[in-house]
Amino acid sequence: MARKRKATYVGSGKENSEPQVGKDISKLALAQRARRERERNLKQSTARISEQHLLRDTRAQPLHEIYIGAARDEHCANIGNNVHIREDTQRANATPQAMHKSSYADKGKGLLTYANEKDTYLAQPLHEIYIGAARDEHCANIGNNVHIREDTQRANATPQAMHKSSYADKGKGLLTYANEKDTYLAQPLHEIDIGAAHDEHCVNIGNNVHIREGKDASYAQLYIYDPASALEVRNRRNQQLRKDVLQTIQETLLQVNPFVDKFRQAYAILDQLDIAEQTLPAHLHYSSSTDRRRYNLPTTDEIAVVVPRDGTKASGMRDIILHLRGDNGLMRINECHPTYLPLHYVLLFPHGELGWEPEMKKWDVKNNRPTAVRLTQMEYYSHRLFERRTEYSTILRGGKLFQEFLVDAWAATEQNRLTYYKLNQMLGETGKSLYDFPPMPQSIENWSTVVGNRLIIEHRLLQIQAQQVDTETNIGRLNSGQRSAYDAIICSVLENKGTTFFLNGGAGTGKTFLYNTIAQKCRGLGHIVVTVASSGIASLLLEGGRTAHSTFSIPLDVLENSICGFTKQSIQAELFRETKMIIWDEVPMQHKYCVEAVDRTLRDIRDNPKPFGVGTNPQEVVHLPTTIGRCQDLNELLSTVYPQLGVANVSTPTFLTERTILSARNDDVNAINCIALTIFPGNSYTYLAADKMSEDDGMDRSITNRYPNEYLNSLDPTGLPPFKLQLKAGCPIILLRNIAPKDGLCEDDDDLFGKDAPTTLDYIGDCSSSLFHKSQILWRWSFNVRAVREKNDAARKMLTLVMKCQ
Ligand SMILES: Nc1ncnc2c1ncn2[C@@H]1O[C@H](COP(=O)(O)OP(=O)(O)OP(=O)(O)O)[C@@H](O)[C@H]1O
Repeated sequence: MARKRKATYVGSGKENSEPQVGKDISKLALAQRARRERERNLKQSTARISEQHLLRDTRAQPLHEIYIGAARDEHCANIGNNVHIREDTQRANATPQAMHKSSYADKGKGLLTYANEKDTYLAQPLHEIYIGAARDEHCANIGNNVHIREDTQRANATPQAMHKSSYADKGKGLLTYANEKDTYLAQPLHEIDIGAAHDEHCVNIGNNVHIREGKDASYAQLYIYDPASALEVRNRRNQQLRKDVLQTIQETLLQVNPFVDKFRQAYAILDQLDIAEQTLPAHLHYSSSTDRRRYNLPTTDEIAVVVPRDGTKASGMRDIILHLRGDNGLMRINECHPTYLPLHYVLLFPHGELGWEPEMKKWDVKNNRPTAVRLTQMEYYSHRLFERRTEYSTILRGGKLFQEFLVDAWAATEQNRLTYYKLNQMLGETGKSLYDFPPMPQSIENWSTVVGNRLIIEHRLLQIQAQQVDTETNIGRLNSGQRSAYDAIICSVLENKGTTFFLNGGAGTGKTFLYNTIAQKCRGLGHIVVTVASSGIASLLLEGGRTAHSTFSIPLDVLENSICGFTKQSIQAELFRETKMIIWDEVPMQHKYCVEAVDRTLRDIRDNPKPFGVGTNPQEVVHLPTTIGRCQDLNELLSTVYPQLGVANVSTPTFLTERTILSARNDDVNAINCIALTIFPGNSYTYLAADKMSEDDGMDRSITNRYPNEYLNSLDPTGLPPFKLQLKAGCPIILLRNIAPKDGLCEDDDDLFGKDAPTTLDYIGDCSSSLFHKSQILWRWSFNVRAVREKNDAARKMLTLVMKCQ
């Protein structure tokens, strides 16, 4: 709360009884005194109109507070002295009604005639609004000046008075001003910044509180001027308007509009700070929890709160922030801000009645208390537009301004509705919806029926982007390997072949570049291309890329028979039915169950039993030979694939390399090789590996002795052949690794490949067409090659054999 010791009362009836404290507030006191003088004069000249039905209207206003911040604490302390609570008995008589009456009675033309013109003051916002920013360190420790009062006096001020004044006194209706461009009334009351980076609810009032040197005052600046000067400026800028009408409007607004007072007061306070070059945030604070029926807006001399912080942080409340200086451009105020309506349509809400905000609740008339049901924006505007005999509606008498109000109300409501759906959509991408947040209002409409499938719409946007990119240039940059892959894939896509490609290549060889080029090309042709990757980082490199788990809703605990987490009727299913191509980067990193789950789901939703549910060109279908049949056992399989394998002159290298038996598991390969070797002609030779622990110099033998050879022989490491290898002369082998490349492929051909030597093998043909599985051929060697070479002749021989075979 304000410190009593320094409180300065400048409100009516008390200003003379309390001492003025502190010379740095003298400007403010003088300004306030001058204003009260004007109010008193106006009161005497204005008819007193007290209409009880308007009392209800004005009392329904919520509390408005102003927070004015300062860059340093000492400034904040001074601001605190200027906070006042008083009974405002003077403002009550100054009403928009008086202004209207004056116009009617004295000018002979109705107010509404002004509405027929373009670019009128009435059709323009009272101020403009833009975005500012502030820092937390500003405004520290200012905040002990919160005041709330019951304002029972304002009720007498009515918009009718303003209307009547305009009609009666001015001979011309107020609305004729609408004819003019660039009128005073076309200027907003002030400029407001919206703190975009911080909080959409924060609205900063811009840097026009201070008048720049060499420039005419505008916006709020006119209200911090001396009224006579302000009137001159307005008249000069809007010479087509009648000065007496301008004066009536100005005087009335000065009396009844709470925002005028706030900006003038803010100006006075900021002026005292004498730190004009700094950005000083202050914000007009609105608390949605305040009971509107109990508290009114603070009146002329009140500044409810001097901000204890800069107000740029979201606090679930809606703020307006003042800046002393700033380079912010003009922007629109958020329509959800409760001050939007009174600041934009000043004459429709001359008392600064707050507009709609999301926390508004319906009123329980019977029990005279708010209900838990939210008041929608549409309901609020419907209520406002409804004609009531007991109320004087400034809105319905607004002429063209009324029309603008209607359009604005519709646009704001529609925009909010779209924002609501957008929020729901964003939640949908994370697998949630507004239904997961019960306090949020729930959607009653089916968004998909309104705008269509949002996933497909996203892809349409990607198509538009792709059409704007020079795809042909990228295609021209493809190297030969990329180009051949590109041609094959694009050909398959365009001809609806439904081929599954597996693109392999080393790191940085341009796979992602190729994917993006292909995606661009297809999207440019109007096709939907779904790009996914196994990892989030890889997905970022793909245009329009997402993770496979997110796109296909693959279960986290994927099992052998898992399916993806969307139904046949879902928007994902609709997207995949429309999809022309799926690019899945880093697919080997994914568990095979993931790929199988996607395959299974796509077959289901596309009603196509082909892999991934892709329709296949009939010519591309591989027809199995009709003679193919099931073998009863392995012997039958071998005799079918390798007839007469045991006949020496039949099992030639050509015969063996022309056929093969494929198997997925090494165990099966070993079993097939064992049986085939027994059938194969010739003597069988067994080679044992010389497994031994490393015995480097200096190594403790007690450690190596812990691993006997029997244990090493029982090991079956991946990528190494078994301990025991059986071969026959003439059987095919494949060379996998040369562990002595400087010795070449074979060091001792005669020794190794001589037909009669028990430790030699014939080298047969092509590695790629081997009867034997590669793991059978790459023999294991000693764990200590040096030791084997030097100390064990037999092992050395076998090791050499392996080396020669590689
Ligand atoms: N044909 C090309 N013309 C121009 N730049 C290319 C071409 N191919 C690849 N690049 C560039 O080379 C770099 C590596 O390519 P890219 O990222 O596509 O390789 P990658 O095979 O996907 O790599 P990784 O296996 O690490 O994912 C990128 O900067 C890419 O733009």
